[in-house]
Amino acid sequence: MDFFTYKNKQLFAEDVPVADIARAHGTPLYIYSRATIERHWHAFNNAVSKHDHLICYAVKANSNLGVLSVLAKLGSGFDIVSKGELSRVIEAGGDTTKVVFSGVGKTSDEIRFALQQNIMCFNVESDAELDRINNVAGQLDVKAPISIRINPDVDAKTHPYISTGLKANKFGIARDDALRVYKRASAMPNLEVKGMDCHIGSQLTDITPFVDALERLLVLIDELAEHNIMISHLDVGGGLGVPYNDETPPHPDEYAAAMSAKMQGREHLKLILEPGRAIAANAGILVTEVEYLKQGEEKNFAIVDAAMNDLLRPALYSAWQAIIPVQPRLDIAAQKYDVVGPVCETGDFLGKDRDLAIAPGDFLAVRSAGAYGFVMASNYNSRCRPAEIMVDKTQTIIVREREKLKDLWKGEHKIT
Ligand SMILES: Cc1ncc(COP(=O)(O)O)c(C=O)c1O
Ligand SMILES: N[C@@H](CCCC[NH3+])C(=O)O
Repeated sequence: MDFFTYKNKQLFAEDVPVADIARAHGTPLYIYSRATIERHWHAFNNAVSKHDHLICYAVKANSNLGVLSVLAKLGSGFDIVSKGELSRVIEAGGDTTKVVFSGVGKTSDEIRFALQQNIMCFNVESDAELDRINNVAGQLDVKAPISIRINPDVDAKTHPYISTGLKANKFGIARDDALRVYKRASAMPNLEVKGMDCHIGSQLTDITPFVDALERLLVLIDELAEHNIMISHLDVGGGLGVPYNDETPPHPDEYAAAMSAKMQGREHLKLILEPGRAIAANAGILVTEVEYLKQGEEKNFAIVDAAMNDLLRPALYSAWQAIIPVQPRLDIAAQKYDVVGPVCETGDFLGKDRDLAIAPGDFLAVRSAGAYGFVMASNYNSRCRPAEIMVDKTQTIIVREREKLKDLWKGEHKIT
């Protein structure tokens, strides 16, 4: 079931016409559907329900307090990569004892803060980080719960910028080095070895790389056991893809079934999942207004009021996201347009060669914009970042106000 559908010839977000929201709050505008976020979270939670498990939503995908609070109410855990993300989880009412802390560059200050907040586990990515966590935990006279992020060296077959599980990537510890690192960690006085972790990349549409990675991790877990290093949880990361266009990623049930099949006889291991995109992407749209139509020599351009600073994915990864009319027209013939923003960059486009029947003043919706959308927005070209709205059935809630001009220079100082 889709909560962004056409009813009476216009696009709705749950039970509210998107055009009404756009008129009330202006554009560009992010709109999220609470029911979709909840449905996606439950899809993961149900898929692994026969395991002792925890869904740790990857906050980086969409860290708006509205989104985090909806998930916190469901009892979700969270995967964070910074003090800022942890602070958002706390602010949103999330349970810090269900937080895993990923990322290659944790500072001492971030580690201290996370220990004080009693997080569940640090996913450690290097020898040097182990030393640092052990030191900071020693200063606080506590034991830090850790798991080691293994780089399984599998090809996630996704965009090279979002592939993380190859030898050439900066993430995790090589399989061949894992035993040595686990032994070191076990011998450190202020660490408690809890688990094993991996995350091989994002927007994976095939199950094979997940299963390959899991098999490699299970071999390592057995090897650790032979050395009396016992772990209690296995964190398989996130990465499950979503349909942007004609991709057919596995459903969480299919993904979980393939993983469970490999985990037979290992019921003592708690399974942790870190989905981000699969929960948030298709729970959001970016609404934009057509400003001008321009006939170029080779192309037609629909110049809209959203730009690469609002939604970076098309410019950064050549990502394709559907662009659909909010109130489809029958009175105009469709033409092919490059949908571009006002930013002074040739790479500033939201979509290329799209068939659209549009006129200036029309609203368009960029679909699948709930993940890696607003979180990657910037103020480039001194553009205020968009507002964000959560729709809950017939209700629209402003979960982030549109930035105001004075926000653009907040904290800056003139020279007098
Ligand atoms: C460590 C880690 N966990 C989870 C995620 C979430 O990934 P996705 O949004 O593809 O599910 C990411 C981002 O790719 C990540 O780096
Ligand atoms: N920002 C990326 C995903 C990065 C995943 C982070 N580990 C995207 O939009 O697809």
